[in-house]
Amino acid sequence: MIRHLATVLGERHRGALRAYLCWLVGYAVLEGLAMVALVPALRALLDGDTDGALRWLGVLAGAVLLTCVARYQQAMKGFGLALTTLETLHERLGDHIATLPLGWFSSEKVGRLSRSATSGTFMVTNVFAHMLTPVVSGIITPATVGLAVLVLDWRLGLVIALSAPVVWTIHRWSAGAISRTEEERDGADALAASRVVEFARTQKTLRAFGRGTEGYRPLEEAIENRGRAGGNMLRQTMPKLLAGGLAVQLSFVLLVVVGVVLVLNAAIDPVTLVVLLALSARFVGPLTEVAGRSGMLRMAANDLSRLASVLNEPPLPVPADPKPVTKPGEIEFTDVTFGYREGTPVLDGLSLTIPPRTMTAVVGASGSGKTTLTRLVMRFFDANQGTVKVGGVDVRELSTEDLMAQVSLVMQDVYLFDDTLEANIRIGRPGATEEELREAARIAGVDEIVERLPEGWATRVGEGGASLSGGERQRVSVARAVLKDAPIVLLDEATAALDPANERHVQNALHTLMSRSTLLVIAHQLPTVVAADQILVLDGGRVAESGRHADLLAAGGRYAEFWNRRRRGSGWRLVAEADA
Ligand SMILES: Nc1ncnc2c1ncn2[C@@H]1O[C@H](COP(=O)(O)OP(=O)(O)OP(=O)(O)O)[C@@H](O)[C@H]1O
Repeated sequence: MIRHLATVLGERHRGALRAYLCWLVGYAVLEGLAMVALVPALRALLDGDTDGALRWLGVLAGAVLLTCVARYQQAMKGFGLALTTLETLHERLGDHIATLPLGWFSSEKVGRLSRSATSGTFMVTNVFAHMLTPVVSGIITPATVGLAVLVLDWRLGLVIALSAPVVWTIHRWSAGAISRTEEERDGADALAASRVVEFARTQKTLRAFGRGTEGYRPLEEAIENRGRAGGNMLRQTMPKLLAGGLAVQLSFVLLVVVGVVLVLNAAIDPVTLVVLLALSARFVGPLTEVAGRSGMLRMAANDLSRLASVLNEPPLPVPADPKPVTKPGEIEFTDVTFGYREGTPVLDGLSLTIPPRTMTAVVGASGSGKTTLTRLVMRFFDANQGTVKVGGVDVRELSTEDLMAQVSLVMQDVYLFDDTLEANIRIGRPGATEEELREAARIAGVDEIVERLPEGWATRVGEGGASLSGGERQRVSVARAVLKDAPIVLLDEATAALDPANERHVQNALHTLMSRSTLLVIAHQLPTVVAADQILVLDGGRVAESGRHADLLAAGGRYAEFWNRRRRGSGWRLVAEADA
């Protein structure tokens, strides 16, 4: 747990964590010693030795004073670390997540991450502010007292020494059960949360298929499962927690019994027994509290381990000595093999070259790897084998800034931020002038949208751009790319036929982009394919054919076959044999 606390706090705050832990342990030991100082003080008092009693009371007062100082220090340092967690953890998580390969972001991981970032952060602050102190002092203080009893009377000390492993084993047993069942409950919680979001997001589909008013089975199952996991957690952990408390109480009873037997056998005087029992009674309370609090601490430890596992996730490697771009606008794949899962390659020994300032149309059956190709150019993933070069340099040797400066991306499922239209376009190049922004908007046809909106440029587009149509969102995305003016533009054309206005704007923007950038288009529209300098037909993870439209038609291969099929049918989109 301490290792995870160190990970979550980060390198900069390791010293503060060490200082906090030292004060915490110091406080617990001092508290134990202050209790031990009671023994000679009480004995002197009961023996009528006033001088001795006063001397020991002085020692006791000094120990109590030091305990107070240590308690204050550890509490303040604990609050300090809680504040540091609140102030820095989200930032550290955000910075780290931005370096992770996109393959990490499965919906399950994202669901867990959002829970960790909210309730997990809260738990970690609680560990420092409230949880750790009673648990650490509840173990170390009784241990100090136990050692003192062992020194003062080995027989009673032996009872404590023999009880300790039993109490500890029961404690570990209950902690293990809590940890296991809490993991199970957390998984059920995460699934239920993602099902609720899915239920809300799929309302349109559910209603369109008449399922709006019926229950949504996956959500119901997830909620039932969550209830079961919660009940299981209670059933499994409560008896063990109670057993922990009982074991502590039984140890004390055993101590009393052994003490009484020793007095009856005149092996120990009654005054010593009373004093030692008074001392031993002091550790029953803290130990019982440890048993009670260990459940919460275990849950916090699980939260901590989840946060630490995100922060320990290795980032996409960045080059120690990045190389500068040598051929701006060029893309080259050499023998590239890549798959999302081991053993199922999507690209299999693929090679291609896209010269600067040319337009390349990628076509291929659904699932043939067109989008994957663009993801490797952006280095969302690294190839398993072979090299991907952008601007003449292996993407693994380019700095992230240089790579991002080379490439713009216009996707179909464009996400707009819940901000103004202007802010959404400005993301393309935050430092652009007002004129450049307006010009990019004009080329992409966004100015027409602005005229229709109630607050013009200042209109907010809603979460994900919900208040705009699909075509309008794509125009905003094109405007971003025009404004960014990167040497390479990756564009995923709309699958569905665009309405004439949108088609005109997108073609218009393509012409502008073509004159100054390399265009790699996942092409679904006929005019784009015909106008391309190079058409790449993807099949079986490779480039099956490449060339211009007329040449490929004349070659009479796969492209020509698709073309002819298209002329007979209504859609251009290439389809796999099985679908045809
Ligand atoms: N993040 C992912 N995790 C696992 N598999 C994926 C992922 N993204 C894509 N795939 C799989 O990789 C294969 C290629 O997908 P890709 O999206 O590149 O194809 P595509 O040619 O762009 O298809 P489409 O024309 O339908 O968009 C498909 O089988 C797809 O299911």
